[in-house]
Amino acid sequence: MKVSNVVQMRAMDRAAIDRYRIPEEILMENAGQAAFSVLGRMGPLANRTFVILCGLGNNGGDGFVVARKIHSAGGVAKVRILGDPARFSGAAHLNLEILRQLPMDIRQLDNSEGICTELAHCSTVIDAIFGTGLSRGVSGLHREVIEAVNQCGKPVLSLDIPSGVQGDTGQILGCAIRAEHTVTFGLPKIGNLLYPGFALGGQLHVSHISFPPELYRSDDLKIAINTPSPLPPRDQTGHKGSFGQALFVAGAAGYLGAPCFAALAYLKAGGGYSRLAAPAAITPFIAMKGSELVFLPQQATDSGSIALCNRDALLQQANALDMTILGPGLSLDPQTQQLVRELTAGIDRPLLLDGDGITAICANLDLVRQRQAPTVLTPHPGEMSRLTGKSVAELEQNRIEAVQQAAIDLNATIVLKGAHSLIGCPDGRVFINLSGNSGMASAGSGDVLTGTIAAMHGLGLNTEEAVCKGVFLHGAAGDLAATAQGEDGMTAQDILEHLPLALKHERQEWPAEFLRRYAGPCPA
Ligand SMILES: NC(=O)C1=CN([C@@H]2O[C@H](COP(=O)(O)OP(=O)(O)OC[C@H]3O[C@@H](n4cnc5c(N)ncnc54)[C@H](O)[C@@H]3O)[C@@H](O)[C@H]2O)[C@@H](O)CC1
Ligand SMILES: [K+]
Repeated sequence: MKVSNVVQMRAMDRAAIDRYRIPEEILMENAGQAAFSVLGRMGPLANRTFVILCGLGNNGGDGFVVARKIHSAGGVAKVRILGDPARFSGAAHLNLEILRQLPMDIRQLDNSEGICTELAHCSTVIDAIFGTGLSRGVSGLHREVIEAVNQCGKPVLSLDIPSGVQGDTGQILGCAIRAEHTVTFGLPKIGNLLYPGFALGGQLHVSHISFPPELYRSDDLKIAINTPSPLPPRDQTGHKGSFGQALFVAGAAGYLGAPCFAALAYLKAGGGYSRLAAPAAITPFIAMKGSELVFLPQQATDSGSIALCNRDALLQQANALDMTILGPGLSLDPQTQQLVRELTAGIDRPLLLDGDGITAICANLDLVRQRQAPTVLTPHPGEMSRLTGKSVAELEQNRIEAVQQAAIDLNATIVLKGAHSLIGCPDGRVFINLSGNSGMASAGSGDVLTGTIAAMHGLGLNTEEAVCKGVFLHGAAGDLAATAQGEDGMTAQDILEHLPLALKHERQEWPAEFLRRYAGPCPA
């Protein structure tokens, strides 16, 4: 499903009105109706009291429609307006005028006194304070009301987006509503899907409010939920080479886990032949855990990392295989870092750079820009900061924009890891991944990701599809591990062990609860 930013949503609203001649009143009616149908699923309506909190924009107007429908269904609607109602215009004004013809309790809130009592005596709160028009930090009366709602303990239905969440980033501007359900209109907004906004919205529903699908087909809509292509069927007569051959250049003295997890994940995710080039001194130890791997013992630097003198042999190997993974646990030894740069320039096959490999190429990003074959980068926020020259805090303010610009700039597919990892493509598309959980935020998890992505490539997906599929299945393996044993104490080993089951579900069927979650918003 495509995902919209605020400007695009406004343009689609405008196009629906101007090009398709759907009056604004109908769009608002559809929005209110969609929200009302979700409200009906939250509990009974007749003889129940609902507090509808309305801001001064069209989000408030949607709230008026919901209030009218509650009244019509036999419920009691208490409409509380945050600001001077004389400032409403257009469809919102019209809907307020309609409400005024009804025996309904409509009041302007001058202060937050009394709202706590009203909230305590209602059955559900409708949050129609701010939608996509939120333009500054929430303060004053708005803040007091939002805090009162969050403390009242009543179920909240947010219209479009929890008030206080910024539609383009998911960031909280001052403070924000915590909802049990959110009904978003047109398309989901970025802020509905990125943390912390995602977590505040509860169950997300979407209504297209009768927008024609032609509106969503625009190439300008570059953001989507990550729903990757199906896996190619396994060749029943295949040999190990039929399922891909990857080279992992990884490991250093003291970094035994990273190379092992990365190279083993390749096999656990369905890849055929996993070769690991690691310093000779550590290969016997890795082999104790990963005897299925093929080892290419490397000469070492004084610090125990892979020496530059291995370059030519590595280049020869890499250019004979499907994909090279360069980085897990390589160390920051200057000689090894130089090796990474020279390999990045010399490998003419798909290349995945991770961890210390990313740090190495930050010294000369042109090496990535100039590559002819596809490049994949899998930075965590710290590495992304090094790649882009922006602080982690700056990146957090707008992760989508950061990954989009970096992918275009570096002509690479970039996975910005984190809760709901983002995948940026060189053509500007960005995918928001919904699988995964907080248990995966532990050492070694990223190494497993590299092997999983490479395996998807080995199974026959092109590089970009392999990244989307690998990110999804890595998260899904973590979710299976969490289902089995909880999120606390999950290790990379647990993710690794659940990869085969994740692939099995992917090829056959996912249990319904997983499917629901991975599909994103459900229809309102
Ligand atoms: N045709 C359309 O445009 C449609 C819009 N719809 C609804 O309209 C919403 C967008 O409407 P608007 O653009 O009017 O915007 P909003 O209703 O989100 O809010 C805008 C109002 O809030 C004020 N405001 C913004 N930040 C504030 C802050 N921090 N403190 C105090 N006041 C603040 C603005 O000055 C303005 O008065 C959507 O989220 C959706 O709910 C739906 O009715 C469907 C159709
Ligand atoms: K809202």
